[in-house]
Parts: sequence; structure tokens; C-alpha cells
Amino acid sequence: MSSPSPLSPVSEHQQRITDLVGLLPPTTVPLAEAVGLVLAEPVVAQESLPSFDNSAMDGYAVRAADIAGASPESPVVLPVVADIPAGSPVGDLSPGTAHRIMTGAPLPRGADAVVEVEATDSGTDAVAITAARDAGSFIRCAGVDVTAGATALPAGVLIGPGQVGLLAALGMHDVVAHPRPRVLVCSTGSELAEDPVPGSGQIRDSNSAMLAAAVEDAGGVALRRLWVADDVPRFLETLDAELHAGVDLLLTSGGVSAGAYEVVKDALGPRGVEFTKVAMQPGMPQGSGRYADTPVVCLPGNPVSSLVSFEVFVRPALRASYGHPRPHRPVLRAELPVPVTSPPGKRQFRRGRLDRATGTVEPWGPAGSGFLGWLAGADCLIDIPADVTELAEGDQVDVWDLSGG
Ligand SMILES: Nc1nc2c(c(=O)[nH]1)N[C@H]1C(S)=C(S)[C@@H](COP(=O)(O)OP(=O)(O)OC[C@H]3O[C@@H](n4cnc5c(N)ncnc54)[C@H](O)[C@@H]3O)O[C@H]1N2
Ligand code: MOO
Repeated sequence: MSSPSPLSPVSEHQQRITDLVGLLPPTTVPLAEAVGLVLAEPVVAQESLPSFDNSAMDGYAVRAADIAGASPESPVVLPVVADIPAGSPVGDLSPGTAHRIMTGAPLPRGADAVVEVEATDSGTDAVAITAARDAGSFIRCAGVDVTAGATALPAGVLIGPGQVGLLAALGMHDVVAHPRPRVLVCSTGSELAEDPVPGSGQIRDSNSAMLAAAVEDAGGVALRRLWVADDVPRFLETLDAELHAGVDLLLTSGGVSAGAYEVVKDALGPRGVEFTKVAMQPGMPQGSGRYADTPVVCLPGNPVSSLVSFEVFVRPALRASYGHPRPHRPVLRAELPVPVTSPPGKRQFRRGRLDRATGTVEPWGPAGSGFLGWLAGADCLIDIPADVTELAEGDQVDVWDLSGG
């Protein structure tokens, strides 16, 4: 009898999946669809921000020299010769006069300070100014924020609302970014019911809904949710019909272990996809490779194994595929309030609940891979190294924060 092949370390399989999916080539994306993506090229400002000198306050545009020495006891009174609402064209201010100006309105040529309305009597024909202001007061100078010709955003920046705001202000309608990976999600198993009420021995397909949600949550696009029975020719026919140039990854669940009807393994194993056992629990049986030139990742069918495997292997690969600066979940340290055991030689990912106030993490539910109810109540994964089999109350562990990204 041949000895079983050694289990692959988690880190090795992680790298394999990240390499398989790769970095998607950059494309032009409308700004309205760019949030959550990563700039593939720097953005050079074609304009300055602000593009003209303007007022930072509602008040009066003046020459600082004209109001030097103004105080509540001896106000300086100036005629108000113009009113400048925001949106007005740039005007000209003569010495010894004031223009009433609103926040954001263009500073008239000849003015070098704005006096806020609170330091005046709010006059409309003439204004009494009760405080001196230095030249430059309450003026937002052209280019003080962003200078035309400068790099407004470097490549590699994650586009969030602030970046969208800046790009919109600069008049950019689209950006060059790595696109969201498009993932075809496919569940397998003859036990999965097509009818809303499962028949005898049948269950609902929860994995495709769950994995599609995980894809979207990772920043990808879940293209379709397919379900295929344990029937190799039908499975291959379905893939041949669905796989096309627009699919960046095929993600299957189920049919990868050692049973008599392992449709994914039976169909794709002879066609170049490699099936391995990874030294982890849950999620030991895994598959990866290419079919019809499309990257394929085959996850185990047990729902907890499926989602934990997605977290460990697929989510970081998807995020890396569009250049995300932080492909991995944040890892924290927390204290166990109870002892925990772990199988020898396997890195265990126990579901947990993190209490940030006390810095503790409680294992949430049993270690088994079918406990979807417990999974849905967890907010983190407790990462127990492969060489650790026992942890005592009070021990510190690494925790993957599933609420963070
Ligand atoms: N003799 C052995 N048996 C098993 C081994 C092994 O090494 N030797 N490995 C076990 C481990 S670990 C796992 S994990 C599972 C993986 O099995 P498969 O990937 O082949 O998955 P299935 O057998 O198709 O299903 C397992 C389980 O999950 C349920 N399932 C499957 N798909 C869905 C879905 N879309 N939605 C909801 N639930 C689903 C399925 O009904 C089964 O209960 O194999 C162990 N066995
Ligand atoms: O390794 Mo399996 O994924 O736990 O049930």
C-alpha cells in the first residue's frame, strides 16, 4: 500500500491560488463605478484646486491696508460697492472699498483679505469693520490644495469616497484601474434541491448563495450561481457553455473528497486541475488549476469548510487580483477564556466571537464543518498553528477579524 501524500501547508496553497488568479490587466473604469478599486496609474492634476482665489468665509473682501487699526472702539467704515455670491465671475476691487462676499465666491482682483461678517455690522451700503485682518486672511489661494501638473493620486491608491471627490473636482470622468474579478460560482451535488421545498434526502443549495456573497464582499463580481448534479458529462457541458473570456475565476463547491461520486474531481482531475489535501481544518480537500484556460478553484462542499477555505485562499487572491493594498484580513491577538484543542499537523481555523473590550476571543460552536448556524454567529476565525494541539485558558491566539477588510 502506498503511503498517503503529505498535506500541503496552508501558506503554500494560498500562494498557489494567488498566483493562479494573478493580477488583472488595467482597464478604463467610469468614475461612478470606481469606488473600491485600485488606481493602476497615477492621476496627474490637469487643473489646480482651487482653480481661483476664493473666500473661506461669508464677509467682506477688502485691502488689508484699508482696515489696519480697525477695532470695536474705532471701526473702519468702507462703502460696499459690489455683492459677490458664489458662482460670480471675478471682479475688481478699488482701494478704499469693500465687496460683500460669500464663502467660495471669487476674490476680486485688488483685494487681499476677507473680513468675516462677525467682525462687522453686516452693512449692505457701507460696512463698519471692527477688526484688522492680515493680508491673506480667509483667502483660499488657487492651487493651495492641488497644483496643476502635480500627482494628485499615486498608483496603488484604493479609491474611496474621498478619492472619488477629488477626481470629480478635477473633472475626471474615468480612471485606469484593475477591474473587479468576475467569478462564476458553481455548486455541485445531486442532494441539492431544485424545488424550494427539498424532497426526501435533499437539502437547499446554500453554498452558491454564500460564496457569491463572499465574492461580492471581497470586491469581485459574482457572475452567476450554477447548480450541477453529480454527473460528469453534464458538469462539463455546463462549464463549456458558461466559461467564456469574461470569466476570471470558476469557483466550485463540493465533489472533491474521497466518495464514489466526486463530480468536480472526476471531471476536472483528468483535465489538468490538481486535487490536494491541505494541512488545515476545516477545508482539507482542495482543488486548483485551469480548465478551458480559466483559473479554477474547487472548494469542499461542507458549508463551513467552503467559506473558511474561501477566506483563507480565495478572498486574498481576489483582492490581490485587483491590486488591493491589503489582501488579507486584519489579524489581532486575543486571549482565550477557555482551553481549546486542535488536531495535530493541521492549522485549525475555529470560528470565534471577539470581545474587543476585554481582548478575549471565545470559540463559537464546535470544530465540525457542517455547523452553519454557528458560523453565521461568528465574527472572527481563531488561527491555531499546525504544530499546536492544546491551548490553555489565558493563552494568546491570532484572530482574523472578519468584520475588517
Ligand atoms: N472518506 C473520506 N471522506 C471524507 C473526507 C476524506 O478525506 N475521506 N474528507 C471530508 C472532508 S474534510 C470534507 S470537507 C468533505 C468534502 O466533501 P466534498 O467537497 O466532496 O463535498 P460533498 O461530499 O459534495 O459535500 C459535503 C457536505 O456538504 C454538503 N454540501 C455540498 N454542497 C452544498 C451546497 N451547495 N449547499 C449546502 N450544502 C452542501 C453536502 O450535502 C455534504 O453534507 O468530505 C469529507 N469526507
Ligand atoms: O477538512 Mo473538511 O473541510 O473539515 O470537513
